[in-house]
Amino acid sequence: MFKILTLNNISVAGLNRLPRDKYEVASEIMHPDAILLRSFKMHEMEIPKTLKAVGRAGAGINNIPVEKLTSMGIPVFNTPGANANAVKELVVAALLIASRNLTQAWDYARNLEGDDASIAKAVEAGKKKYAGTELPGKTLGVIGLGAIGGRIANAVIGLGMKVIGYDPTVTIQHAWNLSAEVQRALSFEELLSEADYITFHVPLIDATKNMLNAERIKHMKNNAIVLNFARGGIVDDDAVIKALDEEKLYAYINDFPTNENKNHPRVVSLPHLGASTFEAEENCAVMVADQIQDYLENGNITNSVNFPEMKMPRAGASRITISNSNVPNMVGQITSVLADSGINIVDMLNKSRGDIAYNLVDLGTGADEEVVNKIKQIEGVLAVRII
Ligand SMILES: NC(=O)c1ccc[n+]([C@@H]2O[C@H](COP(=O)([O-])OP(=O)(O)OC[C@H]3O[C@@H](n4cnc5c(N)ncnc54)[C@H](O)[C@@H]3O)[C@@H](O)[C@H]2O)c1
Ligand SMILES: O=C(O)[C@H](O)COP(=O)(O)O
Repeated sequence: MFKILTLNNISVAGLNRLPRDKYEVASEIMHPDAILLRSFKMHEMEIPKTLKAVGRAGAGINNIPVEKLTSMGIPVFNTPGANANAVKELVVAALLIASRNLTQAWDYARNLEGDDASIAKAVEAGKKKYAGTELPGKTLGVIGLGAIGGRIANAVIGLGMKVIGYDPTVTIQHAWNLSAEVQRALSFEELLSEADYITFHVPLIDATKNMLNAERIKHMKNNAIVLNFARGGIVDDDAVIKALDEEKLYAYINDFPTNENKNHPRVVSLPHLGASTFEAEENCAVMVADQIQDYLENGNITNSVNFPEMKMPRAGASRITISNSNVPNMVGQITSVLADSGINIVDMLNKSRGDIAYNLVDLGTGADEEVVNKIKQIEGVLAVRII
């Protein structure tokens, strides 16, 4: 029986992928084999000794101690693209909210007093304050052209906008999916100087912390609009609020409220709603549950953020999986232990990613704990399983 600890609410559609005769799934469980989570902050958590895998139902992994888990031989999975449409739709909404002054206008309307005739009069007198601008012909700068940024770029071209994108590490697959109309910025500053709106779709990592700061705001057009649906911390909120107060920037729409930003008259802060649609929650949960199941039962790895992609059809009587440091002579030492134990290798796959290497080894016979313990004793071996 595999034990799965959930640290956030995970869509039932995903949890139902894990058959209950083989999986015990609960939000409080001792000795879990795997953890499923969304934005729960795992950094302060003690990692259970039994843990074999972590599955993030979503994209961002800044809440997970990936480096520590890697050093323990534990793969971390996420669900690339599974919530991208949900974020895209919210960003399109945010472009319109900002351009048409919708929150301010709504606030004006809901505070009107008097009978309906005087409200109608006040409506016509007041509406000029909320006149906005239209999207066609304006330029959206998209920072990060991955699953979300790429979809946004393509969608707003359909709305008549021009798009300039900045992503020095874009994958070939994501580049293929981009409309040919997306202009490539050679630097972040070039994008800032051309865009009427900018939107961030990068992970929160050292290189993206305070990526938009006071110095860079100077490169922006007057009255530009900033959208941040990636992570708090990517935009320096102090600098943006100062620029709003000085009427350098026009509006700031984000998914990460703070005491400083949430009540500002030119800011709309939403409660981290980007991925909160029924469809996205279900997509993420199904994807992550399938990946965790295939890893626990077969050792296969799909969509890991720290381990190599690995899939091998089952052959032989049993399979062992081994995570080890990516240093010379590991495969030689592992196969020697198997040979010394009289165990025949039927099939084997070894791949590495950065400092980690991972092996799937199908054996002609069953392997016992003694063999596993001998492999564990090899210097550099991080985790071994028989499945
Ligand atoms: N608001 C929400 O609810 C919500 C939902 C999903 C994702 N997110 C956030 O959005 C981020 C992006 O998600 P995604 O699914 O598009 O991920 P993704 O991995 O598909 O795309 C990220 C892109 O950012 C690029 N990038 C990385 N560093 C960069 C830099 N310094 N400058 C420019 N580009 C850079 C990468 O090359 C990649 O193409 C996630 O990491 C997460 O933090 C937020
Ligand atoms: O990175 C993500 O996928 C989003 O920020 C969604 O987070 P959530 O699953 O906590 O809504």
